[in-house]
Amino acid sequence: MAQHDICVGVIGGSGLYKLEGIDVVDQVNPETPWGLPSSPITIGKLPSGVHIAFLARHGLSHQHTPSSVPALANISALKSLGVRAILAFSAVGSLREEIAPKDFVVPSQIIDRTKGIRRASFFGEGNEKGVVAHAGFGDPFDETLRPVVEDIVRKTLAAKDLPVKVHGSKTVVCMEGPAFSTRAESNMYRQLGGDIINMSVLPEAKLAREAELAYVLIATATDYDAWRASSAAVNVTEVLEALKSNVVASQQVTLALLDEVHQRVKEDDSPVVKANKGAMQFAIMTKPDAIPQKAKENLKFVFPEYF
Ligand SMILES: CSC[C@H]1O[C@H](OP(=O)(O)O)[C@H](O)[C@@H]1O
Ligand SMILES: Nc1ncnc2[nH]cnc12
Repeated sequence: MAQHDICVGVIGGSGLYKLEGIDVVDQVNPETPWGLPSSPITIGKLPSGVHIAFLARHGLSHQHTPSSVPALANISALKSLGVRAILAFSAVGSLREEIAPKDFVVPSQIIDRTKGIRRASFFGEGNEKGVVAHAGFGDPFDETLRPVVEDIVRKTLAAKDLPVKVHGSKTVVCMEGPAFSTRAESNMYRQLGGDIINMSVLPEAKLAREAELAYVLIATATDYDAWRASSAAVNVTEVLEALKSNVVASQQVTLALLDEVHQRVKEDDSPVVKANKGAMQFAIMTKPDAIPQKAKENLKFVFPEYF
């Protein structure tokens, strides 16, 4: 299989450790300059013959906390397989009455509450210390693919008569876990403009942007977090029960997305690929001759065009 045959990578979140209804054709575990990915990467074949790559964000036994997910390894490993677009799945709390547990949300904005705690760049730390780059992140999700994904999710659920709503253009708060929010924090996030909350969209989305990959989050609301005075605050049992009762909807949505997104990114001159390729070309500030050899070698893994 030529590498460019695998165009779409899926990152499974809580409760999504493998993809159903897909033939497993291979399993790979690429060593990256930032270590191994969270789980071996499964190469799957869809009924249409399209190949995709899947990895479990928290590991196959859910052993990585949201803060210790090896996100640099995950994103760079997916890119090394030829992936051009990442569909990332996540269980989220709802900060709004109208977003009910089991609803799907395809957010358009992020509020970062993990800043300074998790490594969020391929540049400036580790062996890459002293190499400076500033990626554009005003629109943190891929603006070409995001509406397409929202539309596919909406149509799939309607066609299968699944009684679940879809919400687009929402803001996800990414909080530092592992404990859930206090009621006061939950209310503060509502006042800040947050609509949903998770612990995982960052640094994934920032690293995907640096790696010039299209990235879209498909969130399943599992609870009302802690802001509703009359309800108990969220706990893990509630999250898992909501995910379990949404399994059929999630599987249908995933299968529908994979084929269609593959078609949108398989050609070099597709709008999604063109919008991402070259995005970092002018973002790297450090003079090439000031970059140490080791940093160049590492960065070459994810940016073969620039180093
Ligand atoms: C299991 S509740 C908290 C946990 O669930 C979400 O994980 P993911 O985004 O990988 O589905 C949330 O971000 C937290 O990590
Ligand atoms: N309420 C919540 N807060 C943070 N992450 C979550 N994942 C699912 N529900 C969540």
